[in-house]
Amino acid sequence: MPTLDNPGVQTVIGVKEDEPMDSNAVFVNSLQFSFPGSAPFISDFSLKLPAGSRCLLCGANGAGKSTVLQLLAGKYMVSKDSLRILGRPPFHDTALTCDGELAYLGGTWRRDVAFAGDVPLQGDMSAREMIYGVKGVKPERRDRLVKMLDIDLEWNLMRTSDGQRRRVQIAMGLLKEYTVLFMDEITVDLDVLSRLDLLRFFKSECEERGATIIYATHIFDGMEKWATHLAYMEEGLLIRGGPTSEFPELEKGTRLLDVMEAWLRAESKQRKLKKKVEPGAGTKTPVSSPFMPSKHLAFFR
Ligand SMILES: Nc1ncnc2c1ncn2[C@@H]1O[C@H](COP(=O)(O)OP(=O)(O)OP(=O)(O)O)[C@@H](O)[C@H]1O
Repeated sequence: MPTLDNPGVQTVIGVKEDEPMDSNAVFVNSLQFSFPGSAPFISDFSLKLPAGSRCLLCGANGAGKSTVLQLLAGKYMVSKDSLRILGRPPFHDTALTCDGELAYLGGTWRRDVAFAGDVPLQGDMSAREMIYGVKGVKPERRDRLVKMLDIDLEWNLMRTSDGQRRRVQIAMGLLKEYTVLFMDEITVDLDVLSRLDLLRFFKSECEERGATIIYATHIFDGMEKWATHLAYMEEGLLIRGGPTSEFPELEKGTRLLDVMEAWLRAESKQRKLKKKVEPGAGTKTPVSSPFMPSKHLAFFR
């Protein structure tokens, strides 16, 4: 059980040998990944999330959150056995993303061309053209998103602020009723009301439709009650994870920001210690710690 006093201890929940891979919305089993020409980065990464979960993916800059989200979203080829989304391998089963069952909202965002999921957002277009250009969308869902994100359909995307363009990007990514959604920090540009409304919307998607969401973020304000699960990464490894109810400090009412600060400070201290003992230690080597077993499993119930 992870605690503030003993921050390296992880939740280890075994998976039964005969457990079917498709019984969870997200099932990752000992996932390995290296960038071409680089040392192994994601290592022994295991996680399972039941339908309806809202999991916060956390960790320091460079911990591997975006890489993991991209792997889960089928952007890189990995073994079919190590990764199943809705029981299907996301890289090999292209229908999963094409049909919109699996949605990915990444951080890519430029003024000339940006991306909403996999749909390029051209600069010189109105928000109306972009949003109404997506086919197969329920009109009431589209209207709800436009209203919630306070989008002016006449906005020209060349002449909007970063936050306004971001809102259009988010709306585009959410137009189709996904079953599983992976989001890389998408709320940084949003004002407080837009961010809170969006988080409330995501919560209702999970509670009313059984959608499953993994959200990588550094913004923890107000997230204590939002998340059902936490996953904390260090240098490509998932070292803490589980339902939020299994983290006693959150149950006691400690703010998530304070919990994160404690974990990040402990990690930073370990890294500095390791550098002192082994001056040549690279950043991609997992930090060794008496609290951190070599096999990093965090199977979520
Ligand atoms: N295409 C790539 N080729 C080689 N290394 C990469 C590539 N993309 C990312 N990396 C490396 O992988 C590591 C993890 O990056 P990643 O973007 O997944 O981290 P992150 O946890 O999302 O960080 P942040 O919080 O800063 O967004 C970093 O050390 C990064 O330099």
